[in-house]
Amino acid sequence: MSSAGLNLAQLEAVNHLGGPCLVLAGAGSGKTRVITHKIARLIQAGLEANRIAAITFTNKAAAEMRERAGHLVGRDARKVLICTFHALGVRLLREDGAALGLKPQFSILDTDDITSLLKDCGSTTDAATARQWQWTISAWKSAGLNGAAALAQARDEAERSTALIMQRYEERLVAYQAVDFDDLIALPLKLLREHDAVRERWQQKMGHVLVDEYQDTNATQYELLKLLVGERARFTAVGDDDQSIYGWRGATLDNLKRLPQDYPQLKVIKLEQNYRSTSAILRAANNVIGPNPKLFPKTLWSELGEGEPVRVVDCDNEEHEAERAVARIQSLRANSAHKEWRDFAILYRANHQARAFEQSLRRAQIPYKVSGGQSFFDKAEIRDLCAWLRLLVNNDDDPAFLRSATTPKRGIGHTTLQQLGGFATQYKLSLFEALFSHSLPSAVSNRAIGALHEFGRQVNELEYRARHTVGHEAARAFLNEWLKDIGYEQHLYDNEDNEKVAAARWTNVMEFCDWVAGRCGGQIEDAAGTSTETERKTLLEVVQTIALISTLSEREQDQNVVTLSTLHASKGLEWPHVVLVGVNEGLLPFKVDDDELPGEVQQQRIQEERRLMYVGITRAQRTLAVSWLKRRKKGRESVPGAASRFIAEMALDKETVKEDPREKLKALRAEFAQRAKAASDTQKAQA
Ligand SMILES: Nc1ncnc2c1ncn2[C@@H]1O[C@H](COP(=O)(O)OP(=O)(O)OP(=O)(O)O)[C@@H](O)[C@H]1O
Ligand SMILES: [Mg+2]
Repeated sequence: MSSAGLNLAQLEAVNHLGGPCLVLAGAGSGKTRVITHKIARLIQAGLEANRIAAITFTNKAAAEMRERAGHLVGRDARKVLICTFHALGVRLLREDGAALGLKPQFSILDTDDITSLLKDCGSTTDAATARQWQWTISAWKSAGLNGAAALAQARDEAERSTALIMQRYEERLVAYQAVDFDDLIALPLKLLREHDAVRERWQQKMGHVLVDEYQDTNATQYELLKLLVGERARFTAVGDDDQSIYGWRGATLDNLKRLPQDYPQLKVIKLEQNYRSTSAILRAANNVIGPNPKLFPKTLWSELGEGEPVRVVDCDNEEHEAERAVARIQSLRANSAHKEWRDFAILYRANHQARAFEQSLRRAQIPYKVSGGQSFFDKAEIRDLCAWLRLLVNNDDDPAFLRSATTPKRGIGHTTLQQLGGFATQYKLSLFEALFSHSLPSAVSNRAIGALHEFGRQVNELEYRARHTVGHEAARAFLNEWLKDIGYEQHLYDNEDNEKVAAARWTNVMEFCDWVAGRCGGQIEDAAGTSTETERKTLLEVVQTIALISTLSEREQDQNVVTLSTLHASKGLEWPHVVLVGVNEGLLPFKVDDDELPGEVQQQRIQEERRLMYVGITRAQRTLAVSWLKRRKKGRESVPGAASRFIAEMALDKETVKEDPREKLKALRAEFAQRAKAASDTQKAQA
């Protein structure tokens, strides 16, 4: 390994091998790089690769680190245990869970499994209630409480009854030999606490433990780490208190404060040079994080030059914002050194915000992926409809055939499809072609043949009509009729015991149909009532492009594509060009001015939102645009929107931010100053 590409402070951290080390530094200062280089250094110093563990925050981060470590040390990197806290928990339990009565092949429940199990334990059919319990139980578990302990400290009837449900839930898990996500930390902790031999063996094995994104660990993870490293305390933690954004999941900055107390020999190293962003971007970040209380003071600087000012963009509504973001990406791609789609990211506060951007990107035929949440086009109901549409365009699309022939159910069963499939393979036909053959195997019952023929007839008819449907109104009517024909709404309600969920799915379906129909052109009226004539296309033509894109983006996963991501999921990553969207009061910061909450809680929330904004800004390497909505959707309504206070703060010094016309920014600053004054007046009055 060479020491190339590390500054002195980084080298110091990498070379501190004998005892505990904490690297505390701002965004983009090379903390993650310290971890990968330290893995290499440890191996070079003679530590066996399989005695090194590096803990990351997400599986994706783990994969990336494995790759980087691979470049530095070659094949040995594969033996290093690089994983998330949860995956480490799985490892501990698979190897030593027997001490807790757990079989090595225990199963891990996902969120849906847990909801239905809790419904059972609490004798309810309401998924929302069950999810509420799940949330509470999870919070208790992260705080280190089991059902009995939660019961003992319950403050009211509601907590008592949830604690009782939790106890029942725990019994079931034991009976099923299953664990939930929180158990993957809590049980290994119990294991190491209560079983001396197991603990000693693991402490012996762990030559060095490295932890990235340390600021987001919670109390149980802290304990687990402590037991794992033991007295020798050979570990390296890296983190940034300004990027702690998982307070709502129990992460606590106390872990940062406890470290020097629990380990007096702790070596603390600060990094101040940022290698990621231009000075303009860094200043914007520093301005935003400025008002937060400081755990450890630090100043970030960069040698990458001033760069472009941060661009503030005001938008009429969500669609307008999406159009502008896409236009910006296209023009930057044409005019900057960064020509790859992967150089761009659009970041937002909440998953549901992705939708407008997905639609605009599709329209512009730009490949993208949605990380940290489900893509609108990946939702089951939208995939169902796309399967139908794909089949209209291409009758030989067998996967589309299988999905649409059985969704909704229409008397075509698994056996029938298997027989049809066997026949089709034998004669080299597509399923759709096979369906009309006169020599179908005799094993296929007459009733099944009837159902198959009816399905084929329907597809043919739909295809014929789609070919002749032109303009958005006709297309919309066609789509409505089609959904009715196949009984899709009923299908949603039949397959979902929670009506609200079914209704939400149906809303998605309607939105999808509006979108498809809108592509067919004609007289289109915008929100302001102005109508324009756009080019008319047949529904089939439109569906052809949509079908193409949906298969395209499936193949392009994780490749050269624009990233759409929540701010939470963007942690640790970087892109040359970032557009931060929906930077509105009420979105970012998310509803913090809840008068029913005590002032102190509101303060904490706004501080966490501020850190989230800081994380977002510091993802950008070369350019950053921040957009906000003058009107935004709230439920079904459109309400006036206000720019986030963070925009005004970012613009504290004039060079950092650019907006046209400049007047708007002045007004924004004045408004912000007024709001800040009003807030401090109220505080004084309360005091
Ligand atoms: N000494 C260095 N010389 C050159 N480039 C560096 C150096 N240290 C880090 N970098 C580069 O700077 C960028 C940011 O580094 P890294 O991702 O490790 O920062 P970080 O502190 O982990 O950031 P975050 O807080 O966002 O997780 C990366 O592209 C990395 O390769
Ligand atoms: Mg990092």
